[in-house]
Amino acid sequence: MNIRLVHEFRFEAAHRLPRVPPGHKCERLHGHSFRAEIAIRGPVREETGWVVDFADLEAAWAPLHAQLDHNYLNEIPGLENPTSEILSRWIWDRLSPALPGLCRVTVYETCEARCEYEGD
Ligand SMILES: Nc1nc2c(c(=O)[nH]1)N=C([C@H](O)[C@H](O)COP(=O)(O)OP(=O)(O)OP(=O)(O)O)CN2
Ligand SMILES: [Zn+2]
Repeated sequence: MNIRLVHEFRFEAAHRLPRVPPGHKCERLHGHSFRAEIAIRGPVREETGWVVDFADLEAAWAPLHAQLDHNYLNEIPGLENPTSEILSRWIWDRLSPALPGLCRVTVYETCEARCEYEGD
């Protein structure tokens, strides 16, 4: 039986988007309560009854939280232009070595808008 396991993480951060057209509101410094959903796909293990311990996802996320939370994203290497698209790939690149079966990273900047990255 294959299952998709999803864990949500939250962080508060400031950013600005330096490449938007002149006059765009997102050129100005502002902040979001970001949400990141991490999805893992894999078989449910006979011995444990789970795909992976949620605690393993939390452990993999912890160093990213330390980098992102209450920080200015534009100052983080790789996030000089911190759109949701670039942030989702940035998260993927850092989680995928530790999380076999990682199949989707979803970043919500707001309640209405999200970006889904599946690693291509
Ligand atoms: N494709 C993308 N478009 C936008 C991104 C992005 O990362 N990728 N980011 C932004 C801004 O960061 C902005 O803060 C979010 O904008 P918006 O969705 O307009 O959010 P608001 O809460 O300000 O929406 P209102 O409906 O205007 O209240 C913009 N676009
Ligand atoms: Zn924004």
